[in-house]
Order: sequence, then structure tokens, then C-alpha cells
Amino acid sequence: MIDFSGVSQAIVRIPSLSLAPGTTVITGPNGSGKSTFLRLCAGLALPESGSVGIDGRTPRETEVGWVGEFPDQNLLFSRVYDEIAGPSLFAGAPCDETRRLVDDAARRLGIVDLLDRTVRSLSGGERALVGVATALSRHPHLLVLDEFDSHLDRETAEIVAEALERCPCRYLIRCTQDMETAALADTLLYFEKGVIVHAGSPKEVFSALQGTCFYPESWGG
Ligand SMILES: Nc1ncnc2c1ncn2[C@@H]1O[C@H](COP(=O)(O)OP(=O)(O)OP(=O)(O)O)[C@@H](O)[C@H]1O
Repeated sequence: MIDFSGVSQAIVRIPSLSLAPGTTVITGPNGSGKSTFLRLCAGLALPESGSVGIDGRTPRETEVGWVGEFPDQNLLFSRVYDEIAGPSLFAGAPCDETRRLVDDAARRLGIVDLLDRTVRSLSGGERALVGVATALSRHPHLLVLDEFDSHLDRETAEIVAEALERCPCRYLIRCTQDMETAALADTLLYFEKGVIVHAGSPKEVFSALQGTCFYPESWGG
């Protein structure tokens, strides 16, 4: 479980929360604290008070993959292969293992033909695919995605969705404004002003959001 206890960070306040393995989707208005929550999950921010535990470890003791809202801003290396290899290199993995993980991640995202390209020569969508390949290359325990897909076309979004479906990570936590994506979650959290106002299955949460823009169009009503 991912457990929040007495957590306070910037505007976010989470007295108590336990997330089961599977896919958790976060949604809510702009500025409601979604990114802050994701940063706490990933260990990129530490709570000012309280604690976050992932199966008994802190986020920083956990293998975490992260894709931010603007994936192209997080790319570190000039060559695509090196970018995807980055987490393995930082983990001190042997070269042959790194090669295997990079090839596997690139295959899953359909970007094998990009491996020798420079990151600078890629389109925004291609950079997002590289960001996702990098984040899931080492099969992280927790994969955190912060609205990275807002400017992907449908075909690219489907490639990513398929890769995520097959990703063996224990927890996937993602933020989206796409309620059709949110509807597929195991758990849905709806934030307002730093607080989780609704939590539960998509059916439970959407029943409380009927008549708002946070309701899947395909569900009608
Ligand atoms: N370290 C901080 N100190 C003070 N305020 C902060 C800090 N980090 C974030 N905030 C504020 O907290 C609020 C929530 O920010 P956050 O980025 O988490 O919201 P969000 O729901 O992801 O927004 P958006 O949908 O616009 O991306 C914002 O008003 C932001 O300015």
C-alpha cells in the first residue's frame, strides 16, 4: 500500500490515505494540488509534516519512474539511447543489462528507430515517448505520470496506453484531465484546494461529479 499519514506540503493536506496496488488517477481543477501530490508520491518533494510510505519504505528508497507535465524539459542526454539508458547507468547496471532494458523499453514504445537520433531532433510527441520509455525502462515499483500526454495525438496516446497496460510496475499514479482515461482507473482521487474531496472507484467518484466538467462525456447524463 501507499500510505499517507498527516501529510502537509504547500497547499496539500492529506490526514490519512491508503492506495492499493494498481492504477490511481488524480484529477481536479488547476491549482488544486495534483502535481504537488504526485511529487510527494515520487519523493521529489518531502512533506513539511507527516509521512508517505510505499510498502513500508519511503519514496526515495523505492524505485520510481517519473514523467513530468513537459517531458521534453526533463531530458538529460543528447542521444536518445543514452536518455533511456540513464536510470540503468545511474543504478550502476552492467552494459549488457542496460542494452537489453533500453531495447525492450524502446520496442514497447515503438521508438527503436529513434535510438540513434539526438533528442534535439525529435518532435514534442517523440520526446514524450522517450520520457515514458526512460521512466518505465527499469520496471519501477511505482510509475508517476503528471499530465505528460496532454499534447499527444490519438495514435501516439494509444501506443503509450498499451505500453502502460503491459508495464509490470506495482503502482501507477497519474494525473489527467481526460475523464475517459480516468474512468479506466482502479482508484480515482478528485482534488480541490489541496484536499481530496472524493476518493473511490471511478463509478463512485463520478457519481458525485455528475453535472460538472469532471464527468466522462461517454457516460452521458
Ligand atoms: N512549494 C510551494 N510553496 C507554495 N505554494 C506552492 C508550492 N508548490 C505549489 N504551490 C502552489 O500550490 C498550488 C497547487 O499547485 P499544483 O501545481 O500542485 O496544482 P495542480 O493541481 O497540479 O495545478 P495544474 O492543474 O494547474 O497543473 C498552486 O497554487 C501552486 O502555486
